[in-house]
Amino acid sequence: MWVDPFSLRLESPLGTAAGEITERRGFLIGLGEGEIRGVGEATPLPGWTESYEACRSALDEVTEAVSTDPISEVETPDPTETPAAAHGVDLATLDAVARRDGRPLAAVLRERGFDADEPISDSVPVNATIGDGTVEETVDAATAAVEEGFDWLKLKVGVGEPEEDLTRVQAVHNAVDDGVSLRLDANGAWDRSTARRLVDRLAETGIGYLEQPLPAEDLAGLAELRGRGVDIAVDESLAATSVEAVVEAVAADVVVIKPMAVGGPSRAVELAAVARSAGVEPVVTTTVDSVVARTAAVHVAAAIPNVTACGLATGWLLAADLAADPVSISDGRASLPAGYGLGDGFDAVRRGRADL
Ligand SMILES: O=C(O)CCC(=O)c1ccccc1C(=O)O
Ligand SMILES: [Mg+2]
Repeated sequence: MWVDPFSLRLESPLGTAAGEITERRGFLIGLGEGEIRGVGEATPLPGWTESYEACRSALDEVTEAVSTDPISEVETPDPTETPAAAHGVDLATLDAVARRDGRPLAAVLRERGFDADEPISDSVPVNATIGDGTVEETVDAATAAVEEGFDWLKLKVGVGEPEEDLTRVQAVHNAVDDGVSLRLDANGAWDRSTARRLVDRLAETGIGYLEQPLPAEDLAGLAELRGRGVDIAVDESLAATSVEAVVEAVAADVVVIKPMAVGGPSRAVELAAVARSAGVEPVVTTTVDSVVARTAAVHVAAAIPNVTACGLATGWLLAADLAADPVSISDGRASLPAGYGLGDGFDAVRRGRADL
């Protein structure tokens, strides 16, 4: 197994209530020999995953342990301690095995929790991701996204004053037509009383869902916000607690599953199945990753039958990437790439530094 560090700058910072994301640093991971090779990506994002250093140490340990049979012998790092490292190894293994068996990654993942007989769709619906900004910037970004064919928009909120957010949301609502749904993501910024007040105002406007209005640990507060006319989604709460705890606390209508944050594509699909069987709708998103992990997240979404719009249209946020993007985004949908494993188009990154 080889591990190669990379660093990619964002085209412009993504403003969130948890801070600005300006750069993504991570590791490409490769394993296999000859024709059977797989590639994975570990791109930690503190707040959702372990630190960069903890990720590197976890991957170093795996590299030291790997001996002769790289595909079956690789042990995945602990998905709760070092989810990004676990994601990288899980993905590289899945890609190699799926390619060996001549199957797309989505088909392999489907078996981790859903009915394998239902056909896998060749594309999944996606939302546009719009960072914090002024009212005018937000409306411009929203109308541009709608022109590109998106009918789900996710706006970051909770950075500025709540009243300003309401103005931004109302302005976007007025600027787009009725077929466009808005999602809002506060990244845990509000306290209970602010969130309660905003939910009541947002219920009048009508929005698709409000993501992480309260701090990650406040499952009781989230449960109280439900049923007031706005669906509640949790994201950070999954890393802070668990899907089971969220279900138990009836804290969410929707769970936002980030494969990078939950320890890999396999676990992401398993958790999606747990959520759906409890009546909580799973949504899959990236953590603003390179093309390798973004494509994996598209396969994860496609493994979930009739998945709702996912946060997978994040490639445009990066100023550069590790390979050409095999996923096309049009009419608000992300296409599944052709080929086996992650798909065609990754041959150069799969070869990497072939040091096995
Ligand atoms: O969901 C999306 O539209 C894209 C992903 C996204 O918003 C995100 C990206 C990186 C880190 C955190 C988040 C988030 O959902 O809070
Ligand atoms: Mg979020």
